[in-house]
Amino acid sequence: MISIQNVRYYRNQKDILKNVSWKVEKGQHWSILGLNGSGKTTILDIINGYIFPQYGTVEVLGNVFGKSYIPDVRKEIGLVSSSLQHKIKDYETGLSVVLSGKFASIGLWQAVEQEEVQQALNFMQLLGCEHLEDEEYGVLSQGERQRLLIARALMANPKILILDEPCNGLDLLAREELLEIINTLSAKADCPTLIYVTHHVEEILPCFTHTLLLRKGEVFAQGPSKDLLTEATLSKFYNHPVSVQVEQNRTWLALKAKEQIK
Ligand SMILES: Nc1ncnc2c1ncn2[C@@H]1O[C@H](COP(=O)(O)OP(=O)(O)OP(=O)(O)O)[C@@H](O)[C@H]1O
Repeated sequence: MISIQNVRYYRNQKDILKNVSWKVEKGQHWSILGLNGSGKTTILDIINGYIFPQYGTVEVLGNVFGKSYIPDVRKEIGLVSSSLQHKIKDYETGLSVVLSGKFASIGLWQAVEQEEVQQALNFMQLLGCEHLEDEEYGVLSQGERQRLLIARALMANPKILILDEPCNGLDLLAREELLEIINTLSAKADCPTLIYVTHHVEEILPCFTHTLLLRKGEVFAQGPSKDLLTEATLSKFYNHPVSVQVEQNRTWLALKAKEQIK
């Protein structure tokens, strides 16, 4: 699905990604975990062909970047990010936001078939936001917007769906509801490959079979989530001792208090 080999990307003589190699196979769902400034967004921009690394190779869905027509590759990738969230106009209705995903447009400018409307309503039902059909986007809560944007991304039938910090700005209940929906989506036979980007370990659902730990522009570790989300690995990753609790198949993290650190 995605193969990045020895990628280096720098700006103003500063390395932003250093020797990054990462492979995503069909059937896997990945989380990308990293602190602020670790290079998560830069990797996403590279996968989407918005920026090109100075060194290394990038292949997405069999398309080698540099030898492929990037707009065609992008059609196969759904991206839900805060920058997309800000581009949607306040007056758009929930339904038109979702429908516009069919045409990869901001705003709905084309006539739509009844079949497409039904498809949009089905995705809205899957995301638990069918009641927002006639609501204006501008008045919606953050959690409601995220649901619409995920439904919107699914309209294009993407092979890869990138969720870039989708729980940002959500309260505890809204976050858990959205995670539950993502979990349901992941269980569907036709679910795209999911790439879930986050700062928070506890958001890594069991459906994210694999995790990429990114630190200061480098791959700290990658592999099956259950092998990486351990006290030993995460303490090294954060460069601070942490304690780990596993509840409902999710990992919850706390920094160890000074007196607990030997
Ligand atoms: N165009 C650019 N020019 C200079 N520095 C940049 C540029 N783009 C990114 N950076 C720097 O590269 C580093 C990685 O940025 P990136 O946005 O990929 O991190 P991130 O992991 O997504 O961070 P966050 O979690 O805060 O969103 C940061 O230190 C950032 O300031």
